[in-house]
Amino acid sequence: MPGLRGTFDAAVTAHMTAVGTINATRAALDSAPNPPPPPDLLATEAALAARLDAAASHLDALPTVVRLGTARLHAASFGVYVPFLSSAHLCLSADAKDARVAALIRSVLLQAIAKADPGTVDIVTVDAASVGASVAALRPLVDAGRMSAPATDDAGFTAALARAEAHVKARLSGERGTTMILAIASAPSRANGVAERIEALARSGVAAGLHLIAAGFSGLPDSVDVTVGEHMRVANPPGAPFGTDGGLAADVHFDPPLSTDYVRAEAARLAEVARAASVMTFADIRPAQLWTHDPSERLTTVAGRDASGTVTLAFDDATPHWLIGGRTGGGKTVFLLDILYGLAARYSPQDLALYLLDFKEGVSFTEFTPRPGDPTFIPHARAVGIESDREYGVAILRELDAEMTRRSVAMKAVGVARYAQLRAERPVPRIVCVIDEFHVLFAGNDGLAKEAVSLLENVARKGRSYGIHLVLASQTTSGIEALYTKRDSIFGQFGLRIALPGATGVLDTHNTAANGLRTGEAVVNPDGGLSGRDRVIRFPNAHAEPEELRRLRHDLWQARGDIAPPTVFRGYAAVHIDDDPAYAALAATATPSVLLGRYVDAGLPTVALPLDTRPGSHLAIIGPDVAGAHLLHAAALSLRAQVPDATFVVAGLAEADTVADTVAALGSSIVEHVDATGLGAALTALPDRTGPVYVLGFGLDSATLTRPQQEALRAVLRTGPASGVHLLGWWRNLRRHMDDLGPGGREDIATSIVLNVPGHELLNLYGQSVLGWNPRPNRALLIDRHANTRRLIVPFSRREATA
Ligand SMILES: Nc1ncnc2c1ncn2[C@@H]1O[C@H](COP(=O)(O)OP(=O)(O)OP(=O)(O)O)[C@@H](O)[C@H]1O
Repeated sequence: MPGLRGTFDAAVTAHMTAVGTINATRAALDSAPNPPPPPDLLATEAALAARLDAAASHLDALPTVVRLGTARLHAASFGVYVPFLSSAHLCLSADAKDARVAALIRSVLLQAIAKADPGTVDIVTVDAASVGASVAALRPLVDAGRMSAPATDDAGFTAALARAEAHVKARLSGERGTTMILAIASAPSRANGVAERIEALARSGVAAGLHLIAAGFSGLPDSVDVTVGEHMRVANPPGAPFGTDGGLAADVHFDPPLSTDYVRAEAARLAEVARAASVMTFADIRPAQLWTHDPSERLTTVAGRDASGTVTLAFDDATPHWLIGGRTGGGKTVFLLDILYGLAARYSPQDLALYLLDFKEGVSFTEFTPRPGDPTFIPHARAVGIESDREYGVAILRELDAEMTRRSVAMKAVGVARYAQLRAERPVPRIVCVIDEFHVLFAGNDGLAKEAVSLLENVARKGRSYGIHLVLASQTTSGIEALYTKRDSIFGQFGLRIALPGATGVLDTHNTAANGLRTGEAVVNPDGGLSGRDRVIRFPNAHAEPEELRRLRHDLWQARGDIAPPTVFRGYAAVHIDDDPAYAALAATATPSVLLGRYVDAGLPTVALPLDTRPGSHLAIIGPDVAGAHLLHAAALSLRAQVPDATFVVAGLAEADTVADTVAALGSSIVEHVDATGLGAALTALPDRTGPVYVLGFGLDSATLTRPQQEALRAVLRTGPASGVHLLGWWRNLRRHMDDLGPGGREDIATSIVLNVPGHELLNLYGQSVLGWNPRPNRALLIDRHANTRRLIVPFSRREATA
């Protein structure tokens, strides 16, 4: 900027000429035999002082100088400015125990920040003598991430020096970044080579964007040296000599101290200016062109901005997995949206696949799925879990684990060892799996938590080689019982730490960088959370720009080609058979299956239970939940679609509405409708019938059966399937169910669905493996004796009942 430079040079020349003349005048005055000085010399002095003040008004506007105080002459005075940012350090012979020095340091810091471009200066402070009080009024700058909390002891001092040294090293190695001021208001001690370290910092600092304010020091390289006595004496600063005799010949008086209120208000204003300078909008996240990035070596996206510019984060060998923390309302959802949209805009769905799991109540990831009235979705999303069950989370982890195995086999087949090499052979996407509120997945100490931990450990350890990355986000990473012994081995793999307001356990315990963060700010640390590599960023508020977000989602969707929407698991939502593609695809067949719901598993497969001639080919539904009636309704609909000539015997002993609906739906299929007492007779007649016959028992615990009729029921269970007769029964009462099965009848029903009966009550019937079953709304446990499995399902519910 030649204009600014010219002004500066002119001002400095004017200043120096004037000072030189004053020094000469001074010498003449001193050598004059009889003070007071002659009036013409006083007039000269006054005229020069006026010129100096005129020059000072220019200097005041320059970013590279700061005001020290006022030089007083015999009858006039002028402001004294010394070089600072970009060309010199400032040494003060007394430290901040002298209140005038403390005030001067505050003033110099405010001036430096106010004059520099917003957000381009960071301050590190040390103040042992008053435990930080000297700079306490500058606190708003700490909250804005522009100033460190003052170091007040040896350890803090050493850390501050290390930070300054890291800054110098980074800048000397060519990194761009902010200017740093290391303000030592009062040093705790100078033992252990501290003095040498400070001297070394002074020597290289100016060239590396580091400037010292060293109170209690003198004679450091490249410094304006101020000797503090009754007033100040300023020695020659580098490059701007005050005359030829080693300094400004006039005493410099301290300016009156700025009031604490003023300092605080000015610091708050400057903090706000710095914040505003580092704001980025959601629109800035979008690259000029969609899907042009190459994922071979890494995935990158912009996350936000700090004072030195845009901050880019990566999934790569150094930071394969990310750990994010922040209290509820701290901006986690928004941050994740920024990142995921940023990635989805940079990489095509062939290069990036997203698995998104959320364990809390909320809508975090609905953005990525089609919604009522809006068919758009993010084509990278393969599976989205909203209010997921732990079982679903584990299923997704299993899926990732299996994918690692597939990739490992593929890599062996083509003789390569790295993901980037495999990509050269075949198009495999990198995978990013985000698990929000992941602590829920590991809650408790049951088999599921153990499996989750071991899968997580495996993916965390090996994922980087296969292009599979995890993002774990949580309000808390502590107190997860199942992780106690694995914490380090798992989280050690999470190199990138992101701390949002209120984060605990994400940064190292001694790292206080996240204290005082505000909404919309985050500390990003690529060093596992260790102090020293923190950047405080501001990230865009995706929610504040719904139109921009909608446009990006729409553009991504438009470009999707033939990619199908993701499978979406909405933990809270009822599922209906008439929305199910498997139901729509049913056709007449000799080997029918009843459709009962969706497995809580990757891909959310439809539960299809074959009814064939094998022994045990019946269904028992157990528990008082009305879901039992809805399941029988779904079974009836699916059978009617496959077996047009079937006979249905409907025992409507409970849930009259659902029974009526079922009978109506069966329509022209031959239906016998029986009541509590009629069921016995119907059962007795069944052995003479040939199938296909389906007995739908709504509330079988209410059936009035004589002993022979109960025997007839057992006979149907034992031999029915061979002749095409199947019982699908809902018992609200477990004891009655066991009674109806009779001794030795347990194996006669191969498939059971347990509703709201806890696992420990089922021990006698199904053994230890059901112990972990905890009933919950809208879920059931499917026990299949043929396949020897126990699986969580979301049972179909009848639409009318939930409307
Ligand atoms: N970058 C930002 N700038 C300004 N405001 C923001 C920013 N990010 C988030 N917010 C605001 O903070 C609030 C909480 O954000 P968000 O929903 O992301 O929090 P969260 O941590 O996911 O909370 P919860 O866990 O309760 O869902 C929102 O109202 C949002 O507008």
